[in-house]
Amino acid sequence: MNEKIAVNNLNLYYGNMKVLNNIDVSFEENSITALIGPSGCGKTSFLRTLNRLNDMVSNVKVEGNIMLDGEDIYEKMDPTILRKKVGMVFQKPNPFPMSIYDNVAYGPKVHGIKKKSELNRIVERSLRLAFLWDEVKDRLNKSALSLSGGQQQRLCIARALAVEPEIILMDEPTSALDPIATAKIEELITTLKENYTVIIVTHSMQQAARISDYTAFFLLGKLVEHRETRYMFESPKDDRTKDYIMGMFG
Ligand SMILES: Nc1ncnc2c1ncn2[C@@H]1O[C@H](COP(=O)(O)OP(=O)(O)OP(=O)(O)O)[C@@H](O)[C@H]1O
Repeated sequence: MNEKIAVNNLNLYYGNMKVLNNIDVSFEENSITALIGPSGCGKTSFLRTLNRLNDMVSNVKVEGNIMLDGEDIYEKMDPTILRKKVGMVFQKPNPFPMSIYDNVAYGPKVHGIKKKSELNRIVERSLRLAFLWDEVKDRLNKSALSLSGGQQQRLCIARALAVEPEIILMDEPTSALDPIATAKIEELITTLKENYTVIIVTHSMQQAARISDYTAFFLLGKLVEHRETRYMFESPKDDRTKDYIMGMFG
C-alpha cells in the first residue's frame, strides 16, 4: 500500500469539547475512502483537519500529527500550498457568482497562471474530467448560477480539479441532489481515483458500498473500524459497526 496520508493520534477540541479522540488512520494513494457514522460523530471535523480548514474556527485545538507524503501538514506546510494539494467539495454546490469559465479559471489565476491559452486548456480539461464539458462548452460565459444543482456540483468538482490537487475531500457531495444527478457524481468520483486520493463523507451506506474501496466508521469522536469496504459491509468486526450498518441499511 502506498500511503498518501497518515493520521497519528489525532485529537481535536472546540474550546473544552473534545470532538475527535486518538484517531489513527491512513489513506492509500488512488483509493476512495468513505467516512460514515451518525450525525455529530465528528466526520466533517475530521475531514476539515486534513486541509486545515478548521484553522478558521476560533478556539480550535489540534493535537497529534497528519503526514502528507511524509510531511507534517501542521508543522512546516504553508496552508495555502496544502489547500492546493488537498481540494474540497462541499455539501451544497457553492459556485462563485461569475461565469462557468471564470469559476474554473479562478484557482489557476490565483496561483499565477495568466496566459489565456493555458487557462483555456485547464478549463476544458477540468470540465471534461468532471463530465461537464459537453453540457456547457457552448455557454462558458453564462453565469454558473444558471446551471442545475447537479451541474453546479460537477462545476465545483471541476473548480477543485483545476489547481491539480492530489487529494480531494468531499463532504456529503450528493446530499442536495436528486438520484440522477447523484448517479452522475458517483460515476465521476469512481473515475477520479485513477489520479487522485478521494475521501468522502456520506450518510448513505449504499453510496459508501457502491463507490468506496475503504470505509471508516466514526462514533462519538472515535474511529471504531476502518477496513476494505467489501469486508466492512459483509462482516464488520465491531458490534457497534454492525448495529449502525444494519440500522442504516434496514
Ligand atoms: N465550529 C464548531 N464549533 C463548536 N462545535 C462544533 C463546531 N463544528 C462542529 N462542532 C461540534 O462538533 C461535533 C462534531 O461535529 P461534526 O460536524 O464534525 O460531526 P459530523 O459527524 O460531521 O455530523 P453530521 O453528520 O451531522 O454532519 C458536534 O457535537 C458539533 O456540534
